[in-house]
Amino acid sequence: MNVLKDILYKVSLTSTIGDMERRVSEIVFDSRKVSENAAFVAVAGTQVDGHEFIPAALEKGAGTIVCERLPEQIKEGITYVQVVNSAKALGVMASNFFGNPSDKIKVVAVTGTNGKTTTVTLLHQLFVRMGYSTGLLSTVENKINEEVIPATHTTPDAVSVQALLRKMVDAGCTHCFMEASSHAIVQERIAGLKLAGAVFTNITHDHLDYHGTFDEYIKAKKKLFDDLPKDAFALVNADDKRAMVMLQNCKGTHQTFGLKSAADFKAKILSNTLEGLELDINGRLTWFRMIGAFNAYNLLGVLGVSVLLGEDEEEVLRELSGIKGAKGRFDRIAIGGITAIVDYAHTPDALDNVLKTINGVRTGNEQLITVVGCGGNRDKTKRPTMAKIAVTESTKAIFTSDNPRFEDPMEILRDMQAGVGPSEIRKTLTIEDRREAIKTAIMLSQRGDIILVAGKGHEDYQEIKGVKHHFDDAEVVTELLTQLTGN
Ligand SMILES: CC(=O)N[C@H]1[C@@H](OP(=O)(O)OP(=O)(O)OC[C@H]2O[C@@H](n3ccc(=O)[nH]c3=O)[C@H](O)[C@@H]2O)O[C@H](CO)[C@@H](O)[C@@H]1O[C@H](C)C(=O)N[C@@H](C)C(=O)N[C@H](CCC(=O)O)C(=O)O
Ligand SMILES: Nc1ncnc2c1ncn2[C@@H]1O[C@H](COP(=O)(O)OP(=O)(O)OP(=O)(O)O)[C@@H](O)[C@H]1O
Ligand SMILES: N[C@H](CCC[C@H](N)C(=O)O)C(=O)O
Ligand SMILES: [Mg+2]
Repeated sequence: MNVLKDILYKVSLTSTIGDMERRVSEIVFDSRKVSENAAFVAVAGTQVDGHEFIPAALEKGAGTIVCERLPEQIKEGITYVQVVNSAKALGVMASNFFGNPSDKIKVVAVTGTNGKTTTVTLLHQLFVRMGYSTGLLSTVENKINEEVIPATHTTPDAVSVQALLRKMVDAGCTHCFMEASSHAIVQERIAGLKLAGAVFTNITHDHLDYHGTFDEYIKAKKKLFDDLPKDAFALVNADDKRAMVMLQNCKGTHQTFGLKSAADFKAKILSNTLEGLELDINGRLTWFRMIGAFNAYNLLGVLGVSVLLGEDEEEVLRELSGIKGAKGRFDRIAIGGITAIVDYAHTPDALDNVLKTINGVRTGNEQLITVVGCGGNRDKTKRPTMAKIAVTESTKAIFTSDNPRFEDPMEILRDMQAGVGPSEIRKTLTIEDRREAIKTAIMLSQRGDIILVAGKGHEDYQEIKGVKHHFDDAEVVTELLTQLTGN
């Protein structure tokens, strides 16, 4: 669909100037990427206001300008469309432009502080195994069946979301499982998307740098459920304090999962070891390769979504029991008698869960050494909390760098150290260089010990001052363990 008036279907307009029948080559929100006859949508951002770049977009050949405030100078031959909310208009326009792909594929969005990637990855693997052509939009990667399309964000921008869904529909996909980050919800990256269902995993401390307060962060997640249509399902984790808040104004079908509270999808943990989980689900005892109680929640979420999409519970459990999960989530590397675990835990709750899971399966006096850092230019308030958790739950904690971005790495490390009391500081080491930190953890270990390398999971870079340097925890751990243990 590329006639402007069709692209504007269902967009809340304030006024228009110029030819509404004109053809639009593409929809762009970055003036630097404008091509001839593009429609440039001016969006106010966190750094700059896209309205400032209207002249630059015209210079590059934009034929249509979509904005919340019309510029003082109106140029002859250009169509101006004034809208109530540009970010929202961008999503709706992109959906129209790509032929409303979400009308033709069942899209399920997963939100929550932790567990989004794990949940959507399990769903994608499960539905592929069950014979469906399936799409995935996640932090680690985007996928159309087994074809990988690299991901730059947890949730892509509004135009990319629709373009990717179009590709999925063209490839015959019937389902798409996607993460909806709180940034994406607030920034309307999923506006215009018709969802078959939405899932809430949990909400704990993160991203206060962006949302300001925890209440605002809750509101961001809640918006996903407030905007759901009547025919969609809303599946929430009943054991999370905020589950009912999510459902409060939700028109969709309310569904719950949980281990403790009464829930539509409920399970009991029978055993939880480093080999996997055994769950009792409605009397069906099922073994899974996922580790930790938190993964019991993720598995229940996956089961709930599948059943709500019409799948047979027994078949789902059978297939799900053979699936491993997402890259960088509790990846175990055992070499020379030492077990290292690479995990993406980068929030206090995730770190606490992973460490408690490891402590729950520790058998004797083996040491647990945790290597952890906190991201630069991200929520500073989680730094002391994460450090405190690492020290409390481990034999020794080594604080190191994790994407310092534009901050001084030593400043970040000082913020972490501030969370550790004088009596515990002797249990810590601070080694800025991540490779050296991992090396030290290995040198301090003996046979039987466990090392947790937290925070980066699947990431294969260390981001310093705008440059991504190759760094892969699993790679470094494997190399150093092999070298230092002589295996
Ligand atoms: C803080 C944040 O979320 N920023 C996102 C936001 O950019 P922004 O609001 O800062 O944009 P801006 O630089 O102020 O520019 C405003 C507008 O002017 C336009 N512009 C700008 C310059 C110019 O020359 N011409 C021009 O037209 C820009 O294209 C933009 O439309 O919109 C951009 C387009 O969608 C995103 O790429 C960008 O993600 C940045 C890179 C980012 O790091 N985001 C992270 C925090 C993020 O989104 N994370 C979540 C996951 C969080 C989680 O794990 O839970 C994610 O979904 O990935
Ligand atoms: N349901 C859960 N509850 C709490 N912690 C979890 C849960 N699932 C996973 N985790 C922990 O959180 C980490 C991140 O998990 P995952 O990547 O699935 O979350 P995410 O919500 O996609 O995170 P992000 O917002 O950064 O993309 C995991 O490595 C694990 O440590
Ligand atoms: N999606 C999260 C990822 C954090 C991962 C961690 N390695 C870091 O860089 O802080 C964010 O952008 O805040
Ligand atoms: Mg994710």
